[in-house]
This record gives sequence, C-alpha cells and structure tokens, in this order.
Amino acid sequence: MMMMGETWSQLGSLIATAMFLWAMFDQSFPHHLRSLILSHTKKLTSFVYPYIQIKFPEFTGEYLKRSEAYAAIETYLSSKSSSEAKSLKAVVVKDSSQPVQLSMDENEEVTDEFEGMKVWWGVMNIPPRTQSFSFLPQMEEKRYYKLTFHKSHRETVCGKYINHVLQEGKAITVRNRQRRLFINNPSQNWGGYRSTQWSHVTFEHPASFDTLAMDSKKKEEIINDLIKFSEGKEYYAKIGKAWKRGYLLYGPPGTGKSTMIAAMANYLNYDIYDLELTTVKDNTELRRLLIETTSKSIIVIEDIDCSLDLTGQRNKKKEQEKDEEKKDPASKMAKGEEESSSKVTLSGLLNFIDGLWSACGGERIIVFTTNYVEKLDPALIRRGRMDKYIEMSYCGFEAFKVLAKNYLDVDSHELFATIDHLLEETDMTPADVAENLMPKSQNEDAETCLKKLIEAIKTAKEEATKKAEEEARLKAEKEEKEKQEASQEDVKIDESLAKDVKENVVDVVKDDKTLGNEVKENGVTA
Ligand SMILES: Nc1ncnc2c1ncn2[C@@H]1O[C@H](COP(=O)(O)OP(=O)(O)OP(=O)(O)O)[C@@H](O)[C@H]1O
Ligand SMILES: [Mg+2]
Repeated sequence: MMMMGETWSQLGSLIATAMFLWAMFDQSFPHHLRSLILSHTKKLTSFVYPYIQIKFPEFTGEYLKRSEAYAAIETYLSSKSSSEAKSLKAVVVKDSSQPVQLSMDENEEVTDEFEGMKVWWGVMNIPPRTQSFSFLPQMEEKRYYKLTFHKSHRETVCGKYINHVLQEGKAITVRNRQRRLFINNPSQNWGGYRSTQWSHVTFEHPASFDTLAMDSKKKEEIINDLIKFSEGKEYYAKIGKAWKRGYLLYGPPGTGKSTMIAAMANYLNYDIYDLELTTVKDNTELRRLLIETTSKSIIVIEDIDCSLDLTGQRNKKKEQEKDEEKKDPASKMAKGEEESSSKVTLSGLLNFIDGLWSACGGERIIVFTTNYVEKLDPALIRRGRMDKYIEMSYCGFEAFKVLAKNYLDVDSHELFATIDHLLEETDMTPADVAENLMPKSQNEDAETCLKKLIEAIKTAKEEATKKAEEEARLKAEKEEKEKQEASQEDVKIDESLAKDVKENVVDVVKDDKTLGNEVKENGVTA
C-alpha cells in the first residue's frame, strides 16, 4: 500500500504541473485562440454537466439589507425542508403566528417540482473574510440559496418558476403573520430615530362571520363582497381605480358594528388601523398617518359622527363658543388644550379617503361606523367614498338563532316560537340578547337562559310601550299647549283689533262733531 506521505507528494506535483501548464497557456496562447479554447471547454462542460445554477444571496445592496427574495424563498421552502432535509434550522420570525419557522441547514438540498420539471434548492455558506476591515458590521456568515435546474428549463425557471416561488413565499408569510391592531399616537411622540406614528398590539379578537348574528343573506352578501375585493387586483387595475373599498356600518349601539370589523379582519387576514381622529392635529398629520399604513389592512374610524364635528355644524358651534369666550375669558383658557387637539377638516378627511395619496400601498378597506347615519355630511358617505352601506339592526329571529347556537349550543327549542314572536314586536340589540343568553352559573341550562331572555324581552316590550305612551302624552301635551298659546294669541289679536276699531270710531265721531260745529258756526254756503 502506498504511504500517506507519498500520496501527498504526488498530489502536490500534479497541482504544480497543472499550474505550470495553465501559466504556459495563459502566456503563450494568443487572446483569440484562448477564448476559442475556453468556449469549447465550456461547451464540453455543459455537455457533461447540463445544469444551470442561480444564487440568491441573503444580504444585498450597499447597506447589506436582508434580501426579500431570500426571505420569500426561505418561507416557500420551509414545508419542503421540514419533510425532506435531515439538518434543519429553527428561526423565530417576527410577527408570525408560527412559533418558529424551519429552514434547511447549510449544504442540505431539497427538490421541488413545477409544471413537470424538477429543480434542486440548497443553502450554501460563504465563510467570512477574517482580515478585512469595514465600517459596516461584520457578518458572521454569508449565505445564499442555490437553485439548480436543467438547462432545457431555463426559460420556465427564469420566468414563471422564480416568480411563483417569490409570490408563494410572500403569500405564506402573510398567511402566517400575526394580525396586528394599530392605534395612532399623538404627534408629540412621532420624533426620534424610531418614528412611531402607530403603535400596535397583536390582534386576537375571536369574532368571525360564523359567530356574527345577522340575517344570513346579508352576511353572505358581505362575505362575497369582501372576496371579490380581495381577489380584485387585476380588475381594479383594469378599470383604473385604486384598490380600496369603503364600508359604512351604521345602526344603534350594541348591534355588532365593531364585531363586524373584527370578523372582516379575521376573514381576510388583514391588520386593523384604528384611527382616533381627535388626536390628529391637522390634515398633514392625517396624510402622514395614511402613508404609514400597510396594504392588506382595514382602516377604521369608529363613531365618525362623534370623532369630529364634520356634520356642517362645526361653524355654528365655533361661533357659539366664541360668544361664550367673549363673556367669560377664563373658559377659553380652560378649553385651551382641547381646542388645539384637532384641526382636521372635512375636506382633509375626504382627501384621506380618496385623494391621490389614498392609492398608495393598495388593498385597503376603509370602514366608518356611526350610530346616526343621518347626521353625516352627504359628501363623506357618497358612493365611491363609501362603496357599501351596511345596516346593523336590532336582533331578528335569524340573528337570535345564531346567538343561541353560539352561547347555548342549541339549534331548536320549544321556546323559540315565543321568542320569534316577541322579537318581531320588540327592538332588542344583539348585545342585549347575547347578555341574557349567557349562562351566569353552572346551574343555568339552555332552558333557564331562554326563559330569562323571554322575561327580558317582555320587560323591554313593557318599557318600550310605556316610553311610547309617555312620548305620546308629552307630544299631546305639547300640541295642546301650542294650541292654547295660539288661541291666546288670537284673542290678543282680536282685542287689539277691537281696540283699534274703537279708537278709530271715536276719532270719526270726533271728526263728525267738529265738522258739525264748523257748519253751525259758518252757516251753509251754497
Ligand atoms: N350581531 C352580533 N353578533 C354577535 N354578537 C354581537 C352582535 N352585536 C353585538 N354583539 C355582542 O355585543 C357586544 C357589543 O357589540 P359591538 O361592540 O360590536 O356593538 P357596536 O355596534 O359596535 O356598538 P357601539 O355603537 O356602541 O360601538 C359584542 O361584544 C358582541 O359580543
Ligand atoms: Mg362599536
């Protein structure tokens, strides 16, 4: 057997010979001959090894930004890696609902198939250059994904396949991401190197369309509308409209407007931006807030009628306040803080909804909620701004059945007919119905809760009747009072009229007497 030392010395001389030959080739061959030989060598290599490789480095650009493509590929390959690769890495991904994302370790390889072709993915590692000096932080290691495929698939891979991987990777990230609920910060907190226009918490509202109590047809219509919107990227581009949709949710308190927003966000997997208009100083701030929102989100302005005085009464109110201030300057000082709170105008808000800036980012839903739709300025809710009006109304029988299923797990019961009848006659919000259906102790079963609800509806009905009677009585009293006032006014007018007539008659009599005396004194002149 050959000794180890001999083997090494033979290998050494072989390398030395190869280097000598390469140096000879490099120096003595003319340039055109060299490139001819090199091109033939390439052809030969490609004949023996007909595969192409593409690298996707983890960090790119001058400031070594983590490549979006790398992250998308990592996510895309995650499921394949966990089932195929033997050595895996667990990475904690920010804002993801998955505790960790698994990716293959260096020098592992997984296969993928697309339209009948097979490709290979591997993670490679470039060892760090130890002696280099840089102001930029030294990266421990530089990794890249290596995609290998047969040269006959070049066109499909470079066109369709890579696109598919990146899009699918991003879609998985969106699917796995934790939804967030944002709230706008007052602008004094916007400064600093970490600008924080919005703060967020993880959005964990459990509402869904299944648990939302409302007419099933209406619910279906809303779901279809949402699906059409979320899949409408091409359509919106085709018709030349920004990819956004406005919903106006209106109805009495406790009818499920906020719950509906949560259900929408859960259904579409969107984030929610809860915009508190009263803390926005002016229209410029409003625009900045809008720019900071991301796509796939619902921007909510709750109780729009109370958020700002956008109902055209702003001026009236201001005038009134000014009058008060003139009388009492101290009241102005007391109000000082409040007054400087918001100067957002109706036109600023309209601009926010459908100005040029509103198109940035795309795929956004804007929701307004209000208890008093009639109070809103028509310009704010005209079609195109608010595309769909959704009325959230009092609990009907169908809505009750959803709540009974949710809260008591019953689909039918003999008491349902009574409840159906009572709900037809009485206005009760889903919130009140839900509260009565909720068992308050271990001893309360479905029947007890249903009976409790019946009692509550009956009480509400009695109260409503009493209220209506009281209102009717007050109205009648008011009308009677107005009538009396009117008749007293008539009497007054009659009296003053009579007085006028009397005075005039006295005057005429006086005039007649004076005339008579004059005639007497002067005699009749013919
Ligand atoms: N349609 C509904 N379906 C299911 N639950 C509902 C519905 N409406 C109200 N609720 C229940 O009542 C509670 C209050 O409802 P929600 O806050 O959505 O009402 P709202 O219309 O937003 O009221 P407000 O006008 O006062 O903001 C919710 O927590 C929910 O449990
Ligand atoms: Mg609400």
